[in-house]
Amino acid sequence: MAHLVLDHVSVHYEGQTQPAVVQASISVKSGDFVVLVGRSGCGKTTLLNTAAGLVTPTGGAVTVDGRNITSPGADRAVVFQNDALFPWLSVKDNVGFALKLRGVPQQERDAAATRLLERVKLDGIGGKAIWELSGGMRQRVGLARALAAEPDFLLMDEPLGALDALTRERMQTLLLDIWAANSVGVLMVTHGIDEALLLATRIVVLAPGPGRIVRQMEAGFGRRYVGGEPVRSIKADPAFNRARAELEDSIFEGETA
Ligand SMILES: Nc1ncnc2c1ncn2[C@@H]1O[C@H](COP(=O)(O)OP(=O)(O)OP(=O)(O)O)[C@@H](O)[C@H]1O
Repeated sequence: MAHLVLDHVSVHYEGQTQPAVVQASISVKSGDFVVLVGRSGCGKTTLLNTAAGLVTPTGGAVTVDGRNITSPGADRAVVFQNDALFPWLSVKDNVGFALKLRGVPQQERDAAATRLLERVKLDGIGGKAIWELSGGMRQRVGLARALAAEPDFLLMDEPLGALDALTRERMQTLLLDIWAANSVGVLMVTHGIDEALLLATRIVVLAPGPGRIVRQMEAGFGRRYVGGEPVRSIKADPAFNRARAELEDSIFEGETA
């Protein structure tokens, strides 16, 4: 079991009058699905980038299994809102890119890409060009590429933010399927309150000015989906509505504008 820890992390960007994040502590273990929510500018992306090793904290520390994190690593795959695929490579070469960097031969890379594309329900499209794909398909190729490195953690910044509502709902269950099948730890940023509730095992609520954690809330709706309950029935449960109201209160508490 791998363990990613943000321990009292503060980030103060150069030239800014106030810190972006103050003293944020978050724990993500294999099998956790931790979702960051909060109003614009509360430091969600900053925390995700710190966990990725892309931003260096000015206070506190990020560790994986006790080791200090100071740079990106294959143990923490990052998925951004815009898929960031390489348009000049085919789908399968995009998926196999991390393996190419490790010197894995073409035939093995292709076999791995086929397996990974099946996992994101895109069988048989390995030979296509990126421009032939819809937004939802691209995001799934991005996920397959992230999984190719067999990371312990998936770090995702608004991964479904650019998708239309219907595709987004389908992708939410796909994310749960992938999370359950790969026993990874997930840290994800979203602006979607229902999305956070449906996916998370824990929701971390941040508030701005300066960015800080105001609440950590356990949730179990995603586990119910993985256990076989349809999303429609989960969302129809009065407990889901109660949790949504509670979460909204936490997010908008103290808001003056
Ligand atoms: N590279 C940077 N340099 C300077 N300031 C930054 C940088 N990145 C973010 N900030 C500032 O840090 C604060 C937190 O930004 P961040 O993007 O982490 O928040 P967020 O919660 O992800 O916002 P949003 O929901 O709007 O995406 C903001 O005040 C932002 O202007």
